[in-house]
Amino acid sequence: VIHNQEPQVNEESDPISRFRNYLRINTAHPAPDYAAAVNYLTAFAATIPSLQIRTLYFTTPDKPLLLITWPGSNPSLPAVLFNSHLDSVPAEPSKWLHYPFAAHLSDDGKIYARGAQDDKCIGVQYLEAIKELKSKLDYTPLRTVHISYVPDEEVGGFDGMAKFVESKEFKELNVGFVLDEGQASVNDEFRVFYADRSPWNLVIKATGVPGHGSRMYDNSAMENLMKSVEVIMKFRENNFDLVKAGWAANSEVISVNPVFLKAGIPSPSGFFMNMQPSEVEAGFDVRLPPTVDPDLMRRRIAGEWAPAWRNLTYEITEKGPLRDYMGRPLVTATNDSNPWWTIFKQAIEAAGGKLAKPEILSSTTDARFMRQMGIPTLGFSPMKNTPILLHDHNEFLKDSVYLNGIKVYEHVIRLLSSFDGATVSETK
Ligand code: MET
Ligand SMILES: [Zn+2]
Ligand SMILES: [Zn+2]
Repeated sequence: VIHNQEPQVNEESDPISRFRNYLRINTAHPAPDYAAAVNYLTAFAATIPSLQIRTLYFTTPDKPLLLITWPGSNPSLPAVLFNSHLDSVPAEPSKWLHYPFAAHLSDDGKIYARGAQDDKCIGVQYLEAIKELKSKLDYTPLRTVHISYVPDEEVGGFDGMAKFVESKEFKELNVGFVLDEGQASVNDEFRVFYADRSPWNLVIKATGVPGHGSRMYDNSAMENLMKSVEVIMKFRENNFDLVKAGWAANSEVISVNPVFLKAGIPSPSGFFMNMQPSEVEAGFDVRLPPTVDPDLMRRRIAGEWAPAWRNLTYEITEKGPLRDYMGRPLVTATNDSNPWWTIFKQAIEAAGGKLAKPEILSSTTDARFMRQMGIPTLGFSPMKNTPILLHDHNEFLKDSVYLNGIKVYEHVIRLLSSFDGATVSETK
C-alpha cells in the first residue's frame, strides 16, 4: 500500500478541520509528540474568551499535562472535570487504507486516523462545545469547568493521571464529578460506563529438567509451563462460554489472555531444536471486574495457575488500584443516589439522545484514578452508529458523528455546570 501523505490543512475555520489537524499530530507511542499536541490545543483554547490555560509537569518536561479552566460564577461549588488523554497506541501504516496520521476524509465523511475514536475526538469536542456555549448562548457556568489533557494513559497512566490526582493542583480544583472517555456504540444508543476492569499483568516462569530434544521425561520446564497454560486456558474458556451464552457481558467476567511466550535456546538460525530449555516463561493480560475479590484471585493463581510444586513462580503486577481510598470497589452509582448521574442523563435526553444500560468497560482508563479518590466518574464518548475501532487498523470517525458529539457536549457541559446542588428528586 502506498500512502500519499496529504498536505496539512491549515484552514482552522471549522470544527472538522480543527479535529483533523489535531489528529495529524502524531501522539502515538512509543514517541508521542505531547508538546505539539499541547501547543495546538493551547492555541485553540486561547481563541475562546475567558478560558484559563495551564501546563503542568509532574515527571519529565516531555510529559506535559494541559489544564484548561472555565471559571464558574460560584467557584465555591465543586467543579466538573472533562478528561481526555493526549496519547494513542501505535499504528501500522502499511495495514491501513490511509496513512494513520493524515486524517484522510473520505467521500462518505469518514475521518481515518489513529486516535479518531480513542480519544482525540472528545478532547477537541469539549472545547468546541464551550466555544458554542459562549458564542451562541453567552452562557456562563455556575460551577467551574475544567478540561484536562493527560499524557501516558495508554501505558497505564502512571506518569499522567495517577500523578495528577495526587497533586496539590488537583486538590485545589475541588472536583465533584468527572467525565472521561467511553467507547463507540454500534447502534442508536450512547454507551456509558460506570466502572473499568482492573488490569493485572501476570508473568509465570517455569523451571525444569533440561535435556536432549529427543528424550521424553517428566518435569521439563516446557511441560510445567504448558500444564499451567492448559489450566489458565480452561479458566478462560469457562468465562468466555458465559459470554458466548449471553449470561454475562465481556466486561463482567474475568478475562485472561496469553500475550507473550519466552522459551527456547537461541541458535544462529533460530532455536536449537534438539534442546529442551531449563527456563521458560509466559505473560498474561488479566482483567478483573470491580467486584472480584482480589485475594481469591491471588489464591487461584498461587494454587492452580502457578503452583510451586510444579516448579512455577509468578509475578503479578497490578496496574492501578482495585479499591477506593475507603476500600470500596471502583464503581460510580448510576441511579438517583448520584445526582450527577441524574443530571447527565437529563443532558443526554435534552440533546435528543438515548442512553444504553450503563456498563462496565472491558478495558481500562484513567477513570480508575479518579474513582479511587472517591470522585464519581463516568466514561462517555458520544459516538453512536459507529463500529468499535479503538486500537484497530483503519480507526475512523464520521464527520457527522463528530459534529453531533459537539452538540451532545453542549448540553452535557451546560447542565452539569449549572447544577446548583439542590436535591434532584423533583427534577426526575
Ligand atoms: C493497562 S492500563 C490501561 C491501558 C489501556 N487503556 C488498556 O486498556 O489497555
Ligand atoms: Zn483511550
Ligand atoms: Zn486506548
